[in-house]
Amino acid sequence: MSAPVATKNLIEVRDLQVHFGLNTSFKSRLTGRGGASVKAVDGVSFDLAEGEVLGLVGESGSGKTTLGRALLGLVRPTAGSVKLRGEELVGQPERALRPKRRHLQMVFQDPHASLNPGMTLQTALAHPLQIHKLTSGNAETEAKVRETLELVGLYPTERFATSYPSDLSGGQKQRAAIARAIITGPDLVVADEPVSMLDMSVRAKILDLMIDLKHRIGLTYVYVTHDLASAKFFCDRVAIMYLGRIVEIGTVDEIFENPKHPYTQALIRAIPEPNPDKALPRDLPRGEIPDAARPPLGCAFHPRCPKAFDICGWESRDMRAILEQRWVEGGEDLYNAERPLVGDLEKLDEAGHDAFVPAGSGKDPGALLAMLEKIREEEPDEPLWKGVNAMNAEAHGVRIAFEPGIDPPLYDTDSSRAACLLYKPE
Ligand SMILES: Nc1ncnc2c1ncn2[C@@H]1O[C@H](COP(=O)(O)OP(=O)(O)OP(=O)(O)O)[C@@H](O)[C@H]1O
Repeated sequence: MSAPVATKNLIEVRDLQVHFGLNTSFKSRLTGRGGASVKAVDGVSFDLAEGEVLGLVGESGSGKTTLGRALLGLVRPTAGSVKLRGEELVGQPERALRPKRRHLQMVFQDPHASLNPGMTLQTALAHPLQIHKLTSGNAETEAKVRETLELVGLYPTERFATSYPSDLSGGQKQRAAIARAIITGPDLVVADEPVSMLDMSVRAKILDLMIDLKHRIGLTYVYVTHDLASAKFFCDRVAIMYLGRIVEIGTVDEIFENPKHPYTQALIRAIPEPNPDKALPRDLPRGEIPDAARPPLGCAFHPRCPKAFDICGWESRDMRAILEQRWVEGGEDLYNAERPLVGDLEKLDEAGHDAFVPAGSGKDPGALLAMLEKIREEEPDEPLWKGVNAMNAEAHGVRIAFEPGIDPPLYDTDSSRAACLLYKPE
């Protein structure tokens, strides 16, 4: 789908941050390790034109839902700006946000949980009209409910108006949830995985309905999903998220035809997986997403990146990951030969551009250095070695000095914008 001709921005987001404080123990506060937070959204900026559909795509925990909720004022941002038609929403008291809520609606993943089982659709849909005082009198409310049921394809409307959620199929429930979201005449709808709990057979129908509604009643969508294939079908533009940041943003054509960020490339390679929830990058050097409370230095993706190079942010923790991976893959003999030369691996967990690899008890740091040099020779393609400036034996271990890393902003490429140092201008 090609991008619509942009008219004007409905939403402007600048450097938005949502940090959640972690419950830290008294002891951890005493030892100076308290006050940790998860940077669920960590400096996100984008514009959304009227009538546009923007996909937020990324693995679990990348911050998609928190960003979507922050746009609607359902989560209080820590810092930054969200403007709706030029009007600042961040920092407004609830009293000022309330009248704006009818313009900002959300559709959730689980239609069953989002509908009250004890209410008929007539009652459930009338509720927001009454709260926002959008109709005068029962007859007008009832007519508006019927009109909306018709819009979402729930007809005969007389029958559906008196139905309870338990009378409906999954697809019909999601239609009812969409009806409730659109009945107040919103401008922006954040749809959070709206089809992922539905049968395959009805997913496309619900997305078709949402596209149809966009044209008929002028909606703008933010579509939150794990599933790049559905984003390709539904969106005009896509923002790929990783650990609270947008790492690439572009039109659907740019993202799918010419992905720039190594993370986007890995996500796209994973698309043929029939179960979209499992369609996550499998072919990366290291699989796991890092802890969002302790993001990697430099580019947050560098520990998993097959294309990482010297300035990507190598640090002490990466050395531990590489040693452990080598021993897991290399088998027992390799482990038995190499592991005793190294002391407590937890000492490598502190973030920092210098790594100090302690020698094993009674072991010679020179032997440890020789082992690390041997690993470097055997694994020349391991990107970490590109970032090693020096390795020297000291009294109790080996000190490794890494090239200082750079935390990349979104750079212009010849198509999309990508937060990757491969595109850093000279
Ligand atoms: N209320 C909260 N308190 C503390 N941490 C939170 C809270 N909500 C989200 N997080 C954390 O923020 C990060 C982003 O979560 P979020 O749900 O926004 O990601 P997501 O990409 O939508 O993931 P999923 O696809 O699994 O829903 C995660 O590390 C999550 O654990």
